[in-house]
Amino acid sequence: MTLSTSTGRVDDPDAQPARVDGSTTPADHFELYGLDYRCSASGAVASFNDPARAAESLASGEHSAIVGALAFDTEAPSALTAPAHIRFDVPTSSRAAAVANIPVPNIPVPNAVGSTNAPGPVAEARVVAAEPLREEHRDRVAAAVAVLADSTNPLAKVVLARKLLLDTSPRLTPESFMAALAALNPHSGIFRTELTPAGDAHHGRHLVGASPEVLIRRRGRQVSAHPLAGSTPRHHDPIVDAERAATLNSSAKDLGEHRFVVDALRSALAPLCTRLDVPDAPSIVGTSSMWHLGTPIVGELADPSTTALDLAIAVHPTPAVCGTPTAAAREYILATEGDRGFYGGAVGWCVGNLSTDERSGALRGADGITPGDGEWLVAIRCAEIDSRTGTLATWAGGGIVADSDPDAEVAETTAKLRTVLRALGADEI
Ligand SMILES: C=C(O[C@H]1C=CC=C(C(=O)O)[C@@H]1O)C(=O)O
Repeated sequence: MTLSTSTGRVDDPDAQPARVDGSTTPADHFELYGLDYRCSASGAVASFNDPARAAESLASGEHSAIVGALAFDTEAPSALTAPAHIRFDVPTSSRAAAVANIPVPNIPVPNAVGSTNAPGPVAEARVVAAEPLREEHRDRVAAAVAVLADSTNPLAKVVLARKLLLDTSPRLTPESFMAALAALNPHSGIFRTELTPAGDAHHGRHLVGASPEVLIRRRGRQVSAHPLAGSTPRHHDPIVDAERAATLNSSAKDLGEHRFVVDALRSALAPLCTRLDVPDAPSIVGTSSMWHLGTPIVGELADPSTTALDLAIAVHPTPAVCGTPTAAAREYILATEGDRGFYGGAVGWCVGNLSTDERSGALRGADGITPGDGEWLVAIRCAEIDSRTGTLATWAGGGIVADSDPDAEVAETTAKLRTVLRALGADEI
């Protein structure tokens, strides 16, 4: 069941070209739990730190699948591999049940705020540093608001983030951290991927997270995206919780902040699609910690040779993680925060040419996959973990516009950080 021969750099001396089956494989270095399937990949017949080069290797048939992560900064190295083995499975029953129960604002959410069936902490975790401290983040937001309110400055939106560093004991593994995130976040895409392909500085590091945001998904000719922007923290009291969602849904500030992301996706996808359906207004999307404004976008691909990876490269980074205009926002972020690593990047998979046999068995319980299909999540609500030391870095950010309130923005990042901190049983300092 060989899918391609490889001419790329061989990281795993025992690696064979990609297989889509259930046979015994080396340990998985990539896993993504979508809402209706699970993708796992192991072994690496080649690795790429340049996404364009990885996309070319799919287009040429050199490799039959690419998995991994794109960095936030498109100039920074990515961490992509052509795996030796890739598998697709149907979801576990608990995730399938959760999907059938997507919360609405006036229904108390099972397994969410105030969850009773959360697993215990996977390791003892302790926040050891905050970069910047909360007060400094507030000052950064206030400074950005002044820039955004200046009509002579082209910057209209910028996403500012803050980072926490944690120690764990006993040493946390990416697998156990991922399992804890999966148990607590039934409505998010859960992922882990090794970052070593990005270069020596990333050796032994993994990106693990529970993202509610689909950057891009391709199934056959159908392209979809589910951008999120505009947020408010959930509340354990269902009445207050519902009020917060309703307030968010009518907040001019948040609707404006959201529109930047939808407009950017429309501009990037319209030239690649024969049809693009973009609802006029967003709807409310719930995670275990947050309410967001989200817009489900669906289109039909003009050229079937455009892969999910091509699409991810075309749309990343959106104003959900960067800003508007993109180049000015990126520059502002790099000058303010420095390197963000893979936070704000994208994590996903993409397949190239699969034989008919391989395709029909690949996505059991779903519609089957076709050449070029894949899914990329926005890398938020995530942490980079050093598997050799068990130390972690996690980030949370928020979109800043001219009428943002700095205190509310700090509170928003505090709430967003809970996705990772709850899975670790840790508190912010
Ligand atoms: C940048 C993050 O969230 C994005 C996704 C949803 C809502 C967002 C917001 O309201 O600002 C952000 O655009 C993050 O979680 O770190």
